[in-house]
Amino acid sequence: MILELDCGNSFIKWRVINATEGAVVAGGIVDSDQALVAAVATLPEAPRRCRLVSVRSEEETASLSARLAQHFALDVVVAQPAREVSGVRNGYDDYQRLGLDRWLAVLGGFHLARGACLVMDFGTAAKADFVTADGEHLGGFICPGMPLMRSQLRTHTRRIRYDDASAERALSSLAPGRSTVEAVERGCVHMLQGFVRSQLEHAHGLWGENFTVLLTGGDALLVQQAAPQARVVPDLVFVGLAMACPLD
Ligand SMILES: Nc1ncnc2c1ncn2[C@@H]1O[C@H](COP(=O)(O)OP(=O)(O)OP(=O)(O)O)[C@@H](O)[C@H]1O
Ligand SMILES: CC(C)(CO)[C@@H](O)C(=O)NCCC(=O)O
Ligand SMILES: [K+]
Repeated sequence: MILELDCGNSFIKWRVINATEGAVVAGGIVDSDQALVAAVATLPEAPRRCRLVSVRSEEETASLSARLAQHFALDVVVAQPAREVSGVRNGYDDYQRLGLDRWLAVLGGFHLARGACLVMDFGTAAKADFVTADGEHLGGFICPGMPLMRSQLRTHTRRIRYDDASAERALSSLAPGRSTVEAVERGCVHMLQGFVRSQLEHAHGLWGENFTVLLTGGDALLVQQAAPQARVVPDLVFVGLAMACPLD
């Protein structure tokens, strides 16, 4: 059994795969290192190895690795920046500065698309990355995702206040809002969908019709209607993680 972790800015996505077939046997989302340890401790069979990607600080990542090694005697492999992996060339001027979650989504995206692709990830931040048919990463864009947009509005205004349950209900439609919660939640979704459409336009300009669109991240489904041709791949970062950190 292999434990795989995607340590984002807000959540840790985890899953356990069978070392031989790669079948997913367990998984979840947690909001702290402790919650992760608790979740892994309840598994019927302890994983032997672990690979992870983190966009957190070196210290936070090292402390999580140490905790896992201590509790479960796991060998932890941490994804590292690279200039090139599996025929994909990192497009940043300084390849070490490209967020590793983006890099792995790019690797996974190119592997699945087998050609030019636009990879978009909707988490705490929203990201778009472009890869040509011959594996050249052209770079990409970063902007606030749904959680950051809504919290900026809530934090910097006096009269925008609502709870999570009403936020969820507000997203049953994208019509003009008739309450604060609807106006804000739907407004932010329109921002993200506008982002998606402009990335699609950019990709059309580069490649005409010859490209694949991949969507991932916790909020991918909120933008799906803006990219009806897109393939939604919730575990895209894990696809890239296996490529960047092969175990034996
Ligand atoms: N089961 C879930 N648990 C937590 N968040 C979820 C879940 N399903 C959807 N979401 C949404 O996903 C978003 C977080 O996405 P994700 O987990 O991809 O972010 P992250 O990895 O922390 O951020 P980033 O990738 O930008 O570092 C939140 O807006 C949240 O509402
Ligand atoms: C943009 C985020 C925060 C998204 O998780 C992450 O990919 C990151 O920390 N990137 C480093 C900056 C960059 O990619 O240019
Ligand atoms: K992420």
